[in-house]
Amino acid sequence: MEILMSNWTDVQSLPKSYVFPPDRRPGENVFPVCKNVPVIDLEKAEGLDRVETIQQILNASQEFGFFQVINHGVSESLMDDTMSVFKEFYGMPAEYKAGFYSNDINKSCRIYSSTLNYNAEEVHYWRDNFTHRCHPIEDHIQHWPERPARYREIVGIYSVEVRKFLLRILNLISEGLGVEPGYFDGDISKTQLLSVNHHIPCPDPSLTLGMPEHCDPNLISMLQQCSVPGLQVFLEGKWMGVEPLPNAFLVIPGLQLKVISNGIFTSPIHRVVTSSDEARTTIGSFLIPSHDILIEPAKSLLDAGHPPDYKAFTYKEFFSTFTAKNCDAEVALEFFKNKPK
Ligand SMILES: O=C(O)CCC(=O)C(=O)O
Ligand SMILES: [Fe+2]
Repeated sequence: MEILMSNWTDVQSLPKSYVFPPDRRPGENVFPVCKNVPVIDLEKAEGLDRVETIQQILNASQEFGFFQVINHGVSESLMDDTMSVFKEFYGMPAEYKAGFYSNDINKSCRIYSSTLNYNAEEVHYWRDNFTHRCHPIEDHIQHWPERPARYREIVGIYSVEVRKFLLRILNLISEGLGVEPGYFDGDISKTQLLSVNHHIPCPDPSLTLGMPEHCDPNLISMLQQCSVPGLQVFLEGKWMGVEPLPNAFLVIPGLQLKVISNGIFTSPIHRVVTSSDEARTTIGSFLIPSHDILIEPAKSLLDAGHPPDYKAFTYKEFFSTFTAKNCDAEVALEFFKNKPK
């Protein structure tokens, strides 16, 4: 069978290799929608409401682990153009996409299906993923697709704008935490990865998943969702749907922020369920520390009453533990946790 589902046509029933065992299926459940996802109005951070906005971000990150952002500075037309370019890319002929197919994480621009472990996994996840590095653009753009014709131009502008947005959020976080200004600039947020999920309509969403449950291993992630829901977070012991808010960005703090904030931030567990009605495409952007950078709880957050919850580690050490642990970021982080005395 053709591996990339974006090349499939006329899918009538769920192939067996996508059917999860009963204990891992989402089932026929109608999942509650998370109604009170915090919405941050970023424009307010530039005016008299700055302190309050920062507090909202911190509260959201502590209580929920994530938040939506409106008035984030990236224009609706750029968001729409970028979404169209990715939908067009997924609709390109199979032979063209085959040129990007790879399960090698060292390949800077690649498309694959399910997870990087496609060949060994027992059950596949219902998704294709296209991913590439974005920063600095001149180091990576030559690896990006040349078709659709507008790809490099539009995705180039989008990547720069998204980076600015995420650095703005990180600056507000550093102000809120009381760590030194500029803490998140430079090598700690240098690597920028774009990750575009695509799920075709699924004949039976009760039997399969679009993405495994996971925490993001990054410093920080953001998601531009399309209008088709699918993202769920695990809150207070149950899965809840996160409905797309038009023109908003969803921000998900990654596990590295949990470490740096010494556990003030939580990194939410989330997964993706599929939809039978329409295809779903989401654009994720991640900021990730450079490999040799040291990650540790920020010194200014520590004192006798607040000892470090984690040992210092390089991102490279974290990442190799992460891949060795089957890309389970939470399990990987356990290795760097200080045990209570
Ligand atoms: O596509 C989505 O809704 C979620 C994506 C995600 O969680 C991820 O890429 O880490
Ligand atoms: Fe994620």
